[in-house]
Amino acid sequence: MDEVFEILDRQTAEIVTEKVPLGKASGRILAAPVLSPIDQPPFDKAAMDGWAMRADETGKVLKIEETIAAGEVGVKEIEPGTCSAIMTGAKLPVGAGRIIRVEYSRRDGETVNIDKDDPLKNIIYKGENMKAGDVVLTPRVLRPRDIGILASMGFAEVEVVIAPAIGFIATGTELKEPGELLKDGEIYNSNGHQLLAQADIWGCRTSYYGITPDDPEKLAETVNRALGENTIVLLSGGVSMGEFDFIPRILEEAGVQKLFHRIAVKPGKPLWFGKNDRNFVFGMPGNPVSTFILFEVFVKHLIQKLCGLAYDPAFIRGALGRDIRRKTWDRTEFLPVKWENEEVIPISYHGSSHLNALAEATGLIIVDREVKKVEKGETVYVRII
Ligand SMILES: Nc1nc2c(c(=O)[nH]1)N[C@H]1C(S)=C(S)[C@@H](COP(=O)(O)OP(=O)(O)OC[C@H]3O[C@@H](n4cnc5c(N)ncnc54)[C@H](O)[C@@H]3O)O[C@H]1N2
Ligand code: MOO
Repeated sequence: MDEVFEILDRQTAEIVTEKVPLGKASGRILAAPVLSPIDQPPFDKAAMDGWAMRADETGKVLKIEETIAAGEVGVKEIEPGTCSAIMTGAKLPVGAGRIIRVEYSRRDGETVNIDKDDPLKNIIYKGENMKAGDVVLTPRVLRPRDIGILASMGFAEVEVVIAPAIGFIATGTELKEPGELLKDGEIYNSNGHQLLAQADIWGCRTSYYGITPDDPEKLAETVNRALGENTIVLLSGGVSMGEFDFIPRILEEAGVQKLFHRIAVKPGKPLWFGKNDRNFVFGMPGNPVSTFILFEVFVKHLIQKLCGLAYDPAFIRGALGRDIRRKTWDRTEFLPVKWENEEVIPISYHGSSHLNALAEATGLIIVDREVKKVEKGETVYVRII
């Protein structure tokens, strides 16, 4: 598996960016570090509704000079024995050094009685959260909180990477689209819809080329069209040892140079990967759990690499809740698991056609090659899906 990542990490493509409004930026890949143009907050401001007074004020009855709402600037300087009513978010008036919250006082006309001292100053100082020139965001997949941070700095637009266009071809004479009637021996094309949904990330433009039967001429025609219209082309089916598994030959005839075929990974062993001067092509096995996992692990890795990011999936550590015994151990295996009573429970899973096993999965654990068993109680790392 490490060799597969090494090959993917060697791939590059020109990084193209675009400016998008903040409302379209969530989930997109930030193109470059963002520096704050302003101090945050831009002025010393009130953290509580209350009375702004001098830092050294000791009086218990203070004269109220004015009321300062958020957005307003007070005009009266705070002198000993005086204060101004101030609202949360308002700029601190000149001379003020602390704020007593309103519930610690009683107002009496033009004066206020301070009943209780406030141990906090209740001021957020200029630049306390970030300073102009600070690097606030580094390139990443933008999350809703990052959109808020960009807005707080005053950016209405942001520069994001245009993720590679992805095309998908389903192959297999036995496939029917969902909504159609199945004849004996046929199954639904789940890969097409699943992979397009997976690819609909980071702003990837996706194209669907439908189901191409196991007919070399028709396949070659669709492959050539998809190569012309996308950066990454995904195919499913026809990469194993069967009499109709001619995808590798068709890809090589279309000028796609094989970089590897067959990997020691379960599920997904027959994976084929190659490139030409503008395309990257994954010939994936037909089994739907294989396509799901191969996309999560390898295709996402390549997409982020081509976008200038290191793919960094989230893992959570936990204790295994049940023993795992393996009948074969010649491949690194991804197993679906769920959280139950603070333990990691392997989901009953019958192999790479058992797609619905993923319905209750929180993540995948990785069992390395040569490992024959993992005992209940052992620490495992769950890759969140
Ligand atoms: N003699 C051998 N046979 C097989 C081997 C092997 O090493 N030697 N490898 C097995 C493994 S592992 C896998 S995985 C499969 C992969 O085979 P293919 O890539 O050639 O895929 P197909 O045979 O076309 O399909 C496998 C399976 O998946 C179903 N399928 C295909 N497309 C879709 C789709 N779009 N949506 C849902 N399901 C799909 C297809 O009907 C088959 O049931 O080969 C083993 N055989
Ligand atoms: O390698 Mo295959 O994807 O296990 O069934």
